[in-house]
Amino acid sequence: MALNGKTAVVTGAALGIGRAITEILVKNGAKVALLDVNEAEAKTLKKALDKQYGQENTLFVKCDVESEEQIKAALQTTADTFGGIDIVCNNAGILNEGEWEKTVSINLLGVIRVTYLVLKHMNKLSGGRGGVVVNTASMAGLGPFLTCPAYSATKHGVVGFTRSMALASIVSDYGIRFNAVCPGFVQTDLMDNIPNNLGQFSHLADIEKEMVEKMGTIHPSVVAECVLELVTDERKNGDHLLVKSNQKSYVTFPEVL
Ligand SMILES: NC(=O)c1ccc[n+]([C@@H]2O[C@H](COP(=O)([O-])OP(=O)(O)OC[C@H]3O[C@@H](n4cnc5c(N)ncnc54)[C@H](O)[C@@H]3O)[C@@H](O)[C@H]2O)c1
Ligand SMILES: CCCCC[C@H](O)/C=C/C=C\C=C\C=C\[C@@H](O)[C@@H](O)CCCC(=O)O
Repeated sequence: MALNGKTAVVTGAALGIGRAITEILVKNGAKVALLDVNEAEAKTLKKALDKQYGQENTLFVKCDVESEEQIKAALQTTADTFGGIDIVCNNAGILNEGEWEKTVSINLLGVIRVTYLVLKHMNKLSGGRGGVVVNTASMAGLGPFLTCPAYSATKHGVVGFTRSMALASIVSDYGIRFNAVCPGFVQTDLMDNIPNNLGQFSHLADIEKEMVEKMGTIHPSVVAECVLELVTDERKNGDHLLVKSNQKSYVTFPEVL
């Protein structure tokens, strides 16, 4: 999929991985709607992108993925502004074991909310152009993550949801591909804030540090390059790209049926 003339929606676009995804998509010719709750940072990013690529190529819509109404409005504004939606990057997420229900609501339910609401815009059966959805899961969605059980559960859910939507889309002939990127430790605010967000598992903070030291960290731009691969390679559907310490590999899952 060439990105020129394509429209992308990125949730959690203002900072970290979402910012890197937004930048690489705009750089490669897409028009991008930045959805985030952090208005100040999102506007700062848009200003920088406007200067480099022109203001007509991006749109900021304040949107909390916990709110169905805000998602509906943001998707409609995007479609009205750019003429449709071809790419969705469900990236918004938090890690807070002390507020685990909010973590579930954003990381898992937010991905489901946006996906289900964007179908009417993208689904070929309802006049859409088809396209691709790339969800930001995590390495913690592929195996146990003892310091953050609830967070890990949300990412396992995103993996299962992505794999299921990929198959549902094929059978339903939606014309939409569904993939996920599964990063290890990435240098973002989410990582920086981890010591304050382990809740009842704060006694495991040292184990967390050992995992990071052992596994190493990656720059958000490395994750964005993986997302670009999942967006542009039209052979990818139901694929999960694991990226850690600058190594990347496609995950194979056990056959269960
Ligand atoms: N940093 C890592 O090590 C790492 C690794 C694997 C996966 N991830 C995942 O990557 C995604 C991005 O995380 P990050 O590390 O870039 O974090 P980050 O905190 O740097 O950025 C998260 C962005 O999401 C936005 N956001 C938070 N809640 C929101 C909501 N309810 N609605 C809309 N926007 C919201 C924030 O304002 C922020 O701009 C998350 O889903 C996270 O779980 C992160
Ligand atoms: C310290 C900040 C937390 C960041 C959360 C973010 O999502 C990153 C998670 C990074 C690592 C998770 C590691 C989990 C490791 C084990 O579950 C392992 O079994 C995963 C196996 C995946 C694989 O190598 O195939």
